[in-house]
Formats: sequence, C-alpha cells, structure tokens
Amino acid sequence: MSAAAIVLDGITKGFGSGETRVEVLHGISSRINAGELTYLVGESGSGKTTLISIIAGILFPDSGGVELFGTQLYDLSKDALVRYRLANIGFIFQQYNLLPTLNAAENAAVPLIAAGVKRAEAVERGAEVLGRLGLGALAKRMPRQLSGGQQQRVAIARALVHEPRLIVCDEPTAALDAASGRRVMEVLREVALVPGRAVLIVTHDNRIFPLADRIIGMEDGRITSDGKEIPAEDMHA
Ligand SMILES: Nc1ncnc2c1ncn2[C@@H]1O[C@H](COP(=O)(O)OP(=O)(O)OP(=O)(O)O)[C@@H](O)[C@H]1O
Repeated sequence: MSAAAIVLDGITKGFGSGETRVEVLHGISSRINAGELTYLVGESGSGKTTLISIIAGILFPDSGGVELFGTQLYDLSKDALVRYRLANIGFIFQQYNLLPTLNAAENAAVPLIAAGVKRAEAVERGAEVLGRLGLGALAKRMPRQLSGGQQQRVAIARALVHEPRLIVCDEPTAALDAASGRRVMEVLREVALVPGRAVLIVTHDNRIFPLADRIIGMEDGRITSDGKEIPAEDMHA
C-alpha cells in the first residue's frame, strides 16, 4: 500500500449561523496517497473547494483532523501552520493573482524569494520551471503581456518552484486550450510521481479525466464514489 500523503478524519464544515447556517461538509474521511494524481470531482456546490481549502491549511474545519505527511495540520500554532504551508504546499487556484509589476520569471520565483533564496538565483529557478511548462521564451514578459492561459501557466510555475510535497489545484486547466492543458497535466504528473509527493486536483475538465490515478466523487458534502472510474454525472461535464 502506498504511503498516505493526506489523511482526512471526519471533516465537517459549515458557514454562517442561525437560520442562514449551511452545512457544507458532513464528515469526510479518506486517505490520499503519495505518488498518485488524485482528482476530486462533483457538481458545483458539492463542497470541493471548501474541502481542498481545508486540506491546504487555509480554512479551519469545524471538526475533524487533517494529517499531511504525518503532521496534524490544525494542531499546529497559527505561525507554525503558516510556515508548514509555505514549505510544503503549492496552490494552483482558478484566480492566478500574478503580481502586475513583476515579470513572469519573477512571479514564478516569489515562493523562493519569500523563503530567503537570493533574488537572482530564485528568478533563474523561476525561469527554469517556466521553460518546463513551455513558456521559456516569455520569462521576461509582464503579466499584462500574456494571455489568460499563459498567466495560468506562470501561476502553475509559481506553485511548483519550491518543490512542495503537496500540490493542490482548483480547475488548473479550465482556461487552457487542449495542448496547453495536456502539457500542464504532464508536468503535474511528473511532480506527483516523485516519491513522497502528491497532487490533488479539483476539475470539471473531462479532457484530462483519463490521466487520473484515482477519482474521488463528491455530492452534497459527502464522498459518494472513489476509484478509477469517472462518476456518471461527470462523464459529460
Ligand atoms: N465563505 C462562505 N460562506 C458561505 N457559504 C459558502 C462559503 N464558501 C462556500 N459556501 C457554500 O458552500 C457550498 C459549497 O461550496 P464549494 O465552493 O466548496 O463548492 P464546489 O464544489 O467547489 O463548487 P464549484 O464547482 O462551483 O466551485 C456552496 O453552497 C457555497 O455557496
């Protein structure tokens, strides 16, 4: 059995209070393995983004535990949690949020600069990762000079540059054409296959479903399928 990268134990989460209170996650338990590309799929509103935000250490659950590579995330102090997150988790979200005054390589280098790597070395490594994503020639362009899909790839480079153990992605290929989407997935797969690392992807993009090692299906805040098969309701997503 592969080593568990993520162990979820009875996660619950709701928003609001009183009459407007909504329970979004109803006790999610699962193990996600290192060395695998795991997809999380399900209809809009099923709780996928809420769950990956909790896994990524940016949203506290109401109850339940998240263990990442042997560390109980929400037992850490607030500062330790931030440090753990910066060192171990790379995010790729729908909004790419590049810094408009930095060029592509500098944007990709931000996590290294934040970790204290010298700027020139960090930017060089940022440019290298851009190269692996097919953007080498655009390393010096500013975000406003890049298409949406190119900006998304810069955001992906930024998430990969410090080689985090867990990469969490929310619809990473939605804005990309088929060829760019495939290239991004190839890079994510390379990353996921490194022992001791894991990639978790929320997606509706059925072009990339065949690339998953495992597909976890959610409905109304519960896991309703788990395996290599695509849940029927997502076949035509
Ligand atoms: N901060 C919040 N305050 C109140 N309700 C929220 C908040 N965040 C999420 N919700 C609600 O929780 C439910 C699940 O949302 P979530 O974004 O996790 O779903 P999702 O499966 O990721 O959907 P999508 O595929 O559309 O992104 C939705 O009903 C949403 O309205």
